[in-house]
Amino acid sequence: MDPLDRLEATIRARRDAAEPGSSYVASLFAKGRPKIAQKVGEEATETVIAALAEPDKLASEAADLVFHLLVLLADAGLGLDDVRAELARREGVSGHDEKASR
Ligand SMILES: N=c1c2ncn([C@@H]3O[C@H](COP(=O)(O)OP(=O)(O)OP(=O)(O)O)[C@@H](O)[C@H]3O)c2ncn1[C@@H]1O[C@H](COP(=O)(O)O)[C@@H](O)[C@H]1O
Repeated sequence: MDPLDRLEATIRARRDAAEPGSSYVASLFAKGRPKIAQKVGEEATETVIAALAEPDKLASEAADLVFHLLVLLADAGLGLDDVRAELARREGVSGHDEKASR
């Protein structure tokens, strides 16, 4: 299994069973979607800062962002398959063409 798929499975298992005291993921779910969304925003900002000022930290910050995004998706009952389906739907459609058709 791909590491991202394994991580998603772990996140869903924590959501459905784990205790906040023993699991960071469970503690995020316990705090609720606004807190999870806030973490995604913070990690996105840290990713941007790394890209511009500390590129050696970019992969690590991007991993934090993807991890928290997976938690947010799971909280909303969504997952990587939903993102894959959306990206597949867009495949081959230029961003310029899509914007012009709006
Ligand atoms: N990939 C990750 C991962 N990436 C980052 N983090 C945690 O994300 C947190 C982010 O740190 P911050 O300082 O931004 O946040 P904070 O200060 O703790 O939180 P706030 O004060 O902002 O609320 C840290 O505690 C990191 O350890 C992660 N925690 C867990 N995972 C994966 O999730 C699995 C399940 O984790 P648990 O639920 O903790 O068992 C782990 O085995 C890992 O595979």
